[in-house]
Parts: sequence; structure tokens; C-alpha cells
Amino acid sequence: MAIILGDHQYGKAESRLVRIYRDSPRHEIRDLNVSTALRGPFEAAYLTGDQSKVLPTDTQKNTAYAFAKSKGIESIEEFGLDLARHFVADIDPVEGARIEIEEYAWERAIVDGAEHDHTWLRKGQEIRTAAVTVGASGEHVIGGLKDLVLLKSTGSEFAGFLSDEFTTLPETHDRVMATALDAKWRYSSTAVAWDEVYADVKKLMVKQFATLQSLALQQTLWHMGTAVLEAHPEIAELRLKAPNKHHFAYDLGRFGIDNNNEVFTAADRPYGLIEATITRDGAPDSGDAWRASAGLA
Ligand SMILES: O=c1[nH]c(=O)c2[nH]c(=O)[nH]c2[nH]1
Repeated sequence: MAIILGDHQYGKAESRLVRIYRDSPRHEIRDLNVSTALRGPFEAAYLTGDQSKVLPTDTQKNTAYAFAKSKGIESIEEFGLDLARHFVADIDPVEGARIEIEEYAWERAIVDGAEHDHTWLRKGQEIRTAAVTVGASGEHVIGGLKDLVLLKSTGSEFAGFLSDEFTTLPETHDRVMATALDAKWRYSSTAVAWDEVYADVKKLMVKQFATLQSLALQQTLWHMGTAVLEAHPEIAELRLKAPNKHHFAYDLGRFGIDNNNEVFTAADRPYGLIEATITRDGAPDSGDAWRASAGLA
């Protein structure tokens, strides 16, 4: 019987890295969670325990902190490219690098009506994400956001669905629709105005969520994705994931009280999970862009 080592990679996950810019009294802050992983001929580390080609995960972590000082953090996409290019170009056995970054945003505290120089409040709307891959299939950047919690209190329907002996859901033409959006979009270039495009993609998706008379969360996702692809030729593809955070009108009829979509119970679980990939026809090949791990997740 032959037993074969399959796909593998190794790295340091979730280094929490805060970079303060303090060259003037008005400081700046970038707050990241950085994961690095290396790919290449590392079979011996698994098969015989030979570490001679292994750049320790501890060193990978140190590199991220050193680059935060020496190169700075213009954007998480650029920082990921800096790290990935370094590992592939400068560390001999490394053939591919995957850098995943989350960014937590802060906004300046307002003190006596003015923005404070060095005190911030956490800005909680969403977490910005980037996943950078450099390797045999080239350079790939995936921008994204997660945990963007959205709710609309009307303008959402769900009706006309299949029904069988287990169907109990009533049709509705006016419901609450809520989600915590997880969106990832693949760029077809690495020469991108990362911050501007990020802000616009978020704005476009929120606008579609708000303005479409939604017949289903599926339809809302489609409109979000097409709006982004129509406005941004530098984006090849989006992958969207949206839990349907159900809000059920509470039965107050039992107490002789009308409930005209005014009082809801917000269900925690279970939740519908609606997912879609939306791609531009003729988009460049994704190569390893979506290869996140050794295949376990
Ligand atoms: O937008 C929705 N899509 C569904 O597929 C679905 N299924 C369900 O029970 N409620 C909903 N809502």
C-alpha cells in the first residue's frame, strides 16, 4: 500500500499587528490580523522531520512585524503583496506564499468637538480582508469584507416558492431582511487604487441591498455582484456569502394585539445561508487565487 503526502503548506496564523505612525503629533493607526503560509518543496519536514528547507513560522511572523516598520502599511492589499513577494523572491526554496489579512478600523475620538490626535474608538461596521497569493500561477489579490451587518425593514419579499408536505413557511410580500455579509472579490490586476475601490465596492453593495425590491436574498446578491462588476473593470469575480438573519413577526394575536410587521423575534440560529460566485465573462484565470489552505477549509 502506498501512502502519499498530498497538498501541504505551513505558516503563522493570526499575528495581531498594530502599526502606529507617530512622526507628527497627529498619529495614525493600522490594526491587523496577519496570516502567512509558504508553499514549496517542504515534503522532507513532514516525511523525515528534516527542517533544512523550513523557514520557521516564527520568522514569518517576525518578517510581518519588521515590514510593518520598514515598508509601512499603505493598504492591506499592498502589505500582503510586499510580504508574499519577499518570501517567494528572497527565500530560496519558497515557491508560493499566501498572505491573509484582516483589518479592524478605528475612528478618531471627538473631544470638545474636535478629532483627537491619538485616541480612537473602534469602528465596528465591518472587517476589511485581503488574501494575496504569489506563486506559479502569478500574483493574485482578493479584496473583501466580512461581518457587514445590514437590515432593511421593508422592501423584501419571499413568495412563490416550492411547497411539499413539510412546507409551513407563509408567503410574504413585506418582511425584514437582514444579513452579515461576507464578500470577496478577485482583482485582475495588482495596480489598483485599493482604498478607493474598496470604499466604492462597499457603497455599491449597500446601495443594491437598500434599493432593490428584493424577491429573495439570492436576487439581492446577484444585483450586488453585477453592480460591482459593471462599475469596476479591474474586478474579475465576486464570491458572496450571506446568512439570512431571520426576523419573525411575533404572534401578538394571542393577546388580541395587532402586529403589522412592528414587533419581531430576531432568530440567532438556524439561518439560511445564501452563497454565490458572480464572474465576468472572459475573466482571467483564477490560478491559485482561491487556494486558501492545504485543502482542509
Ligand atoms: O431570501 C430567501 N431565500 C431563501 O431561499 C429562503 N428560504 C426561506 O425559508 N426563506 C428564504 N429567504
